[in-house]
Amino acid sequence: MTVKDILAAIQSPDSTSEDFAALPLPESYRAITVHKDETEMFAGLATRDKDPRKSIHLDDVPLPELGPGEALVAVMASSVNYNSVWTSIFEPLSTFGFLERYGRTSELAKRHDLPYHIIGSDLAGVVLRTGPGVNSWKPGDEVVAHCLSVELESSDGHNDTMLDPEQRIWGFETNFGGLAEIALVKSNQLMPKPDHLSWEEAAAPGLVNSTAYRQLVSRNGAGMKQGDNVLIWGASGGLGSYATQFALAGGANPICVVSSDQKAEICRSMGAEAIIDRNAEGYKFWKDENTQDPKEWKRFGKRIRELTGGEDIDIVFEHPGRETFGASVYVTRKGGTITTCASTSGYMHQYDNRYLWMSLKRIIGSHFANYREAWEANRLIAKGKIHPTLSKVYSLEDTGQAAYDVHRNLHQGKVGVLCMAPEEGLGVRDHEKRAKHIDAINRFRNV
Ligand SMILES: C/C=C/C(=O)SCCNC(=O)CCNC(=O)[C@H](O)C(C)(C)COP(=O)(O)OP(=O)(O)OC[C@H]1O[C@@H](n2cnc3c(N)ncnc32)[C@H](O)[C@@H]1OP(=O)(O)O
Ligand SMILES: NC(=O)C1=CN([C@@H]2O[C@H](COP(=O)(O)OP(=O)(O)OC[C@H]3O[C@@H](n4cnc5c(N)ncnc54)[C@H](OP(=O)(O)O)[C@@H]3O)[C@@H](O)[C@H]2O)C=CC1
Repeated sequence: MTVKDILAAIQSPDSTSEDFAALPLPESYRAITVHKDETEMFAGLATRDKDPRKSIHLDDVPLPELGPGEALVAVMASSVNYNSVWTSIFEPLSTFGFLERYGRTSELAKRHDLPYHIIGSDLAGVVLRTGPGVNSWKPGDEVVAHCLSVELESSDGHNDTMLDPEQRIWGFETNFGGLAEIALVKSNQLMPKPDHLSWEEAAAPGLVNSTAYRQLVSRNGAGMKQGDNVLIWGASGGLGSYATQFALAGGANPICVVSSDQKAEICRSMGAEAIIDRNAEGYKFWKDENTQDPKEWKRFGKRIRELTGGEDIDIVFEHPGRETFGASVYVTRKGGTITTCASTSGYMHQYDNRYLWMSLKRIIGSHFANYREAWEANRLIAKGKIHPTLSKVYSLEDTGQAAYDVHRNLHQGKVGVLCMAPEEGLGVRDHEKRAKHIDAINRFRNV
């Protein structure tokens, strides 16, 4: 049995769940990996010069054993997330440390501690097998998977699954990720595939859409409300393209920061009106490596006031980190919120705390999304209220180039990867719903 036979079953309209259950599984499959013996390959290089094309491999790997509560999924498509960029440049840490730590927790978790790491935290595909104790999903189900892996043995995570002490991001802190022909997930990661989308479109939103949902909309994040002025860094990027949609759909007023005309145009076409081109306007928040320039924060704040009719920011959607954080704290209004989920430009932030405490602002840390938030975020995609922001699609062989594009900020929105899917555009089940939203679905394509 080979991956080709699985693909044939997926492509046949007559395949039943019993057919999928009866398909023998292959002994090995193709997967995107990084190698443990290469973690030092970029030692001494600047972050920018670490090239994912050199560290990312396409290997044949053995099929992992299926455990209780788990599912093996035939992956039709996946997408590149920035966490795979971090993995491929071994920053801020090598992810093999995460796999070793996970491997020490149980006999079953030992499977994850391997000399190769199969990466990727998104997928759209078809369930092949489920482990003992899985009743809600069966072979043949068309699914997407969110990337929250939790054990839930501690009460700490019982109210908000992100607070589980054994919380991990699948395909980053666990093995057997989505950039592969077959992936291993916990069955609680599975959600119905939005039926009006192709495989690659369905695989694009997962991680970033769920993260933006918690960070901006959920009460666990900023709890955005109608009329809020929301400053969105990287508004046409992975996270930002969903944050912008949430702001618009929720009656808020996004102030979109981008770095080119083309990106400004995409934001405009989503419906945003207030747009700042940080490149054209030349903000320099840092005078040198250690000193920020409050005059530049003020210039940025004045620009925001021009765009809002004199109002300041209720919520900052932060992720660039060190480079922007001082400005983000400054431009937030009294009582406003800075919500952060990342530090792409550096994690040692500096800001003037007087502007935080004297103006009663709050900084909220946010990370991915709990089970329920991920489900709610996927539901919005399925209902056609929020749309994928897929720009370009690569083959599995070219994943290194795809990760390079994201690392170098050469992309827009999300970059997709075809895994088992032989071409783009397959997997659409509800053509009527698709036709209704086709312009929005294609907004980021080939820009
Ligand atoms: C969904 C997508 C998301 C993204 O894309 S996010 C972006 C990518 N992700 C990242 O860049 C994050 C990568 N991860 C990390 O950099 C590290 O992962 C962390 C900095 C988050 C954590 O560092 P670590 O060293 O892994 O863990 P420790 O919690 O510092 O534990 C080390 C030891 O320190 C002890 N410890 C923890 N807190 C305390 C405390 N408050 N007082 C005293 N000790 C403490 C622990 O127990 C443990 O100890 P023991 O080594 O013996 O097990
Ligand atoms: N904690 C979590 O759960 C999650 C964290 N992340 C993290 O968030 C970060 C962003 O992810 P994602 O949105 O997918 O990445 P993308 O690269 O797709 O988008 C980020 C955008 O941010 C802007 N940007 C980058 N650097 C700077 C800078 N120095 N100053 C201002 N703007 C900047 C760029 O837009 P432009 O050039 O147009 O301004 C870029 O397009 C990554 O570090 C990622 O690891 C992502 C998802 C989940």
